[in-house]
Amino acid sequence: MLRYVTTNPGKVREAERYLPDGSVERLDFDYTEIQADGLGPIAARGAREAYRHADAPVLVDDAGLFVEGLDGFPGPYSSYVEDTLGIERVHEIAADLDDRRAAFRCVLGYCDGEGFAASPDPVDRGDRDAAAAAGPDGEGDGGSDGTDAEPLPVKLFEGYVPGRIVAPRGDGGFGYDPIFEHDGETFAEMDTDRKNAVSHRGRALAKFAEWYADR
Ligand SMILES: O=c1[nH]c(=O)c2ncn([C@@H]3O[C@H](COP(=O)(O)OP(=O)(O)OP(=O)(O)O)[C@@H](O)[C@H]3O)c2[nH]1
Repeated sequence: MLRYVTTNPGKVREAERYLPDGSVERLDFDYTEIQADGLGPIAARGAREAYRHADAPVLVDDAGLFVEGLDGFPGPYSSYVEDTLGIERVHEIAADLDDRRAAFRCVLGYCDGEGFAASPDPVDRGDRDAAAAAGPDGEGDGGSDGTDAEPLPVKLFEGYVPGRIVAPRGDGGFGYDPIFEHDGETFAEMDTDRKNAVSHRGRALAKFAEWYADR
């Protein structure tokens, strides 16, 4: 059984559509989110911590909203900004920008305590290099956390979706969904199937599900 590690049930509702019935359950574990410029190192470190906690295969999901006109802010700090400013304020700030383009990114980190055929020689690169280890398509072994006596390999999968920040519309989804518009609709206006088909998480999950089935 795969553990999808998150405190956010909305993420698991999306993930269940990609994985075989009964193959995944939510692990409500609040892993340490390190401060980092990118999502890869956060997901990699989280996956190692969650694997040690669960002693079972885990998938950690780190996601964020990157606003072009704010140089990618809030990015890895999206959760904190949602809790402090709130999404209405994020929209107000973006409304003053010339460039309201934005993207959602999601990085999934998988760890089962073993190595992977695609990355036979995971070396201790330290977390700063884990994003680079993810490679251009977001896949990689995630580097190490720099503190482990024996670094645990982590496999990373990234998904990305472009859009723009708009005034809140719709009541579906979660988080920033009401202010993120893609192809004329906000994510909160889409049903789960439609959001999954285009979303950052859906794209990362599709890559993961294909690799997981063949590994
Ligand atoms: O509108 C959204 N649609 C999405 O599809 C989505 N995915 C993530 N987020 C938001 O990005 C932040 C980082 O989240 P995050 O990866 O740190 O997760 P989280 O704090 O919600 O739970 P956990 O998985 O860490 O336990 C949080 O503010 C989430 O609400 C989304 N917002």
